[in-house]
Amino acid sequence: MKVAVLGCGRWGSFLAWYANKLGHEVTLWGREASKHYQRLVDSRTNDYLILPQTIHITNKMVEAIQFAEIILIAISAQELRGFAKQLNTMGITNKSFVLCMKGLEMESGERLSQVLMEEIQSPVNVAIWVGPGHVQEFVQDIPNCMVIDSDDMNITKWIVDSFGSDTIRFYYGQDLLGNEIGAAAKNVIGIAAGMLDGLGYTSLKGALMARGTKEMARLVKAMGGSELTIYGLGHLGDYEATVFSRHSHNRRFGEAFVTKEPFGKLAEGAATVKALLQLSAKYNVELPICQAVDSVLSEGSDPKEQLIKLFMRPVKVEGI
Ligand SMILES: NC(=O)C1=CN([C@@H]2O[C@H](COP(=O)(O)OP(=O)(O)OC[C@H]3O[C@@H](n4cnc5c(N)ncnc54)[C@H](OP(=O)(O)O)[C@@H]3O)[C@@H](O)[C@H]2O)C=CC1
Ligand SMILES: O=C(CO)COP(=O)(O)O
Repeated sequence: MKVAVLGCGRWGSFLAWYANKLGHEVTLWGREASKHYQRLVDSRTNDYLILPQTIHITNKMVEAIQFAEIILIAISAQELRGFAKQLNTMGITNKSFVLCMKGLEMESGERLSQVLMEEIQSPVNVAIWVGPGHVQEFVQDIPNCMVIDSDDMNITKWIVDSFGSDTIRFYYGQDLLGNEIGAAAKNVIGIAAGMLDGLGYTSLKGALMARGTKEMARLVKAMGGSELTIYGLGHLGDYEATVFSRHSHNRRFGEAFVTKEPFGKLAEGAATVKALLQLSAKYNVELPICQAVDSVLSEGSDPKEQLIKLFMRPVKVEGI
């Protein structure tokens, strides 16, 4: 299979490495001015892996797109709309795009598949690739389970057949909405987890898992998805890799935020929390953990006070 990967940061470089390992022909695209791109061109390495010479690296997006049958996208979620507009001029009719990103658009609250479909003017296939997995572990052959979802089971199955291996066991997603919301929202829960770590309250992460999933399940149900999706790989299944992992950028961002240390990596949850609060208002679903995270990040609220506020909420039956 001919595969293009657009975006050459941590995840994009891994996707290219992995697709190449499976025997696909791979072109990896990065922006010419990108430090990630330049480093890969100069040395074929980054902080995580070594790219074999058989992977073609280019800064010409049209070349990558015209070459490929399947196009994996791994850029920052908030950049997708502008990025998608550029694709229209590149001969994308009937190509298959797989969004390998975890976020919601901050301004609109929209899912990334919605954003892409709004901007693209040709018929294309769109799927998502979500679930737990860190580059640092995959490159050591430590396996994990992930999900492919789309509105078309034939496409879902084709992508799974193309990328499944003994390193990544894929499941067929059946709830695109639930998996997109869940995958994006786990990053917000990851930030909350990092805040707990930073405050010395790591033992509260069990409660965060139980109440975080409940909060997101309510939202997904109100939006028309299946609340059970939240308990699948895309959300709960990604907690170990986010809420507990030393590799998680979202968790580390949350921890650094409360300990007032610098952290320069992409933490998608910081923007996604705004989108979730829009959805909370639109669908009239309370999201108290998201509210608390946003209040700390955007309003300068004291994280301990926000936690106390969560504890002072009216007592409820656990299932609700
Ligand atoms: N298990 C999983 O499914 C994982 C998923 N992810 C997801 O992958 C996505 C990317 O994360 P990650 O790789 O860690 O982030 P990085 O910051 O490492 O990489 C992001 C890449 O996106 C590129 N980019 C940003 N904006 C644009 C734009 N407007 N046009 C073109 N390229 C752009 C950056 O370019 P430049 O090099 O110029 O800065 C960079 O190469 C996130 O949504 C994240 O949640 C991440 C890890 C694991
Ligand atoms: O999605 C991921 C693991 O599945 C990566 O999480 P972070 O972006 O928090 O590092």
